[in-house]
Amino acid sequence: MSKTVVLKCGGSTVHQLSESFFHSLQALISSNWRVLIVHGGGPDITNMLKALKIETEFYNGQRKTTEEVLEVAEMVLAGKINKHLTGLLNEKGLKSIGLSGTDDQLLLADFLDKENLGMVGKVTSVHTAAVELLMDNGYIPVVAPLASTETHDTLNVNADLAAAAIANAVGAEKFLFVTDVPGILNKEKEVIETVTPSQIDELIKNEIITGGMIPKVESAVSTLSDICQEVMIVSGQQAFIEKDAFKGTKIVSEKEVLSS
Ligand SMILES: Nc1ncnc2c1ncn2[C@@H]1O[C@H](COP(=O)(O)OP(=O)(O)O)[C@@H](O)[C@H]1O
Ligand SMILES: CC(=O)N[C@@H](CCC(=O)OP(=O)(O)O)C(=O)O
Repeated sequence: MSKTVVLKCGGSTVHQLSESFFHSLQALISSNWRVLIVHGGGPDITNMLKALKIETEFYNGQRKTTEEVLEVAEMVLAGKINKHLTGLLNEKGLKSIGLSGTDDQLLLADFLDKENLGMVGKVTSVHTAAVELLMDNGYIPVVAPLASTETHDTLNVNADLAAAAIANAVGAEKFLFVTDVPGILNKEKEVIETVTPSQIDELIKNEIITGGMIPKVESAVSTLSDICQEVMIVSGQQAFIEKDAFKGTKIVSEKEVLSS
């Protein structure tokens, strides 16, 4: 049976994906991996809100989402970014179908913190039937991070957290965060090759991992399991596979390091 890789493509990099990034994706498909992409789009949402003169702010790393903000977020995520990505993939000969997390209730969620965040979701379950069907038929599902509540409200979901929920639900053997840096950087700004959850805690404590990297590493750690033994942070601006090896920072469990 083929293995599954989930890629989370950050809003910081969706407009700068390089040719070599797509070659790496092609290499995965040629090696019989099933591929699923979840994308972000934070910077594009912020720009559109600014253009429309709608105020936007973050609370604990998540966007405060009023009805008005949600309308723009949905338009940008499920419209602009989702179609940009499927367009690029189709242009490279990679068959893809775009979906919102609300389609077929792929992502079901509850309000995360209605009082402080408004229409922001915490994923409670993932219905994988549609994406399984697509992957089994050779398509790359490309998912926008929106979710439905049981009562059919739409909620905005942080894309790192949406990707982690999907990676867990499809039993992905590999999970890659594609972003605008080549991996987690240390104090000297060099890429750290391998890191464990306890080392990540230290890096956060010492403020070496900050900002948008925090939800990524936290989602990465939450996904590590016996099935998904390796989560990586890689760059969208370069190849993430070179000579059959993945390039970036590997996040592995303490157990994995002890046994290697
Ligand atoms: N230790 C670190 N190593 C690399 N990047 C870091 C680190 N700490 C914080 N960052 C920041 O995290 C950013 C990536 O997160 P973010 O901008 O949210 O990306 P995305 O849109 O891909 O989710 C990097 O551009 C960098 O500024
Ligand atoms: C609730 C929340 O914060 N949602 C995010 C969804 C997009 C996202 O996460 O995009 P990146 O991956 O580019 O950051 C937002 O509105 O920006």
